[in-house]
Amino acid sequence: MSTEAIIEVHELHKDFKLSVAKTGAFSGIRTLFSRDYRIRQAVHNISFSIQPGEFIGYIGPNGAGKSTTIKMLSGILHPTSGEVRIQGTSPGQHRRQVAAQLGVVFGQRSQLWWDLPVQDSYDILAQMYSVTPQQLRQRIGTLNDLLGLEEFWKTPVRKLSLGQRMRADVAASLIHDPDILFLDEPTIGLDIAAKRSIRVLLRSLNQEMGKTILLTTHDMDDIEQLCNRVMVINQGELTYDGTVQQLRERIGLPTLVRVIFQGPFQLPINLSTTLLPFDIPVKDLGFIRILEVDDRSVLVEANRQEIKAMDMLRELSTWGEVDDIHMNEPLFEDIIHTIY
Ligand SMILES: Nc1ncnc2c1ncn2[C@@H]1O[C@H](COP(=O)(O)OP(=O)(O)OP(=O)(O)O)[C@@H](O)[C@H]1O
Repeated sequence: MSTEAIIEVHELHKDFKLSVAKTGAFSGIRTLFSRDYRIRQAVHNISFSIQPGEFIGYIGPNGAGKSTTIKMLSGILHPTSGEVRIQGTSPGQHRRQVAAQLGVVFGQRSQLWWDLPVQDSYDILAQMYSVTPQQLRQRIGTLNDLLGLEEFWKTPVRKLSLGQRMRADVAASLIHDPDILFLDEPTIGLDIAAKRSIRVLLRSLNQEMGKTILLTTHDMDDIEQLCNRVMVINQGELTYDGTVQQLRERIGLPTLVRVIFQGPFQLPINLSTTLLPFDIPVKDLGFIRILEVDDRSVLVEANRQEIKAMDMLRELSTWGEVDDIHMNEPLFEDIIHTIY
């Protein structure tokens, strides 16, 4: 394993043993004495390493194994086999030591005390992590600048809006100043404005405070806007590990282009004898697919990894005088759906 990595995972595997109810006469009595088990493989031999300062999206469909991985990384669950090292230490063997390096936020579950004012929760957390009152004051000051904690400082957690609660929870995960943050769905259920402010916050935690962040989310805008690397897990297996851009290129969904012509235009096909869609070869690069034609415009699609915008424009302008062009890049959401 390399020495620079802040998180290292080597052939990590987790099976859950599920007891299966027996059927038939006397099954209840028999279950008391013997059980049938079924093995559910939640995470299958995954390996990766994360460098300090990375901001990584960990994505996959429901039940893919994301939470199970995060629980093994934070020492809550023991792997069936394989190895995890957080700053060189095994979370399974030294859970407290590793917990001091980790901040964890679960969007669906608060770690704050429901009936206490936010401020009191931070005091309790500070004691749990042996943070001195002076350190706490200084950290809260910095976090207040980033998160606007004063707004709900004295409010019991149960009375916070979801956006406020998420800010309060992110601040709670940072009270002990960990180097690493695991965020599980931190924007779930938030409106557009609250999502934006959480994203601004997460970006500055990563870029200004140097936190290494592993983000689990179903919101592909989170990934596109925040992460420089994405790991995809599906049915327990790591199916992709690379940049968002490389993933776009690998999947290669087409870009849709509507071309509006100034006047009459001449397609390189005869529409009365040709069925659409129809592919027009462009040099040796690939093809432009004609999807729809009306009296002023044509809707085409092309793979931008094969045909650059200039080549496309050059071809389209041989059909007529181009007035305007609208390009729709494939949505990251659609790209992800093709690999789930
Ligand atoms: N404690 C458990 N006992 C048995 N099976 C479990 C347990 N925890 C998770 N699983 C199973 O392991 C698999 C992976 O679950 P996990 O919660 O890690 O998925 P996930 O990717 O986090 O899903 P989601 O996006 O829905 O949160 C699923 O099939 C799940 O049912």
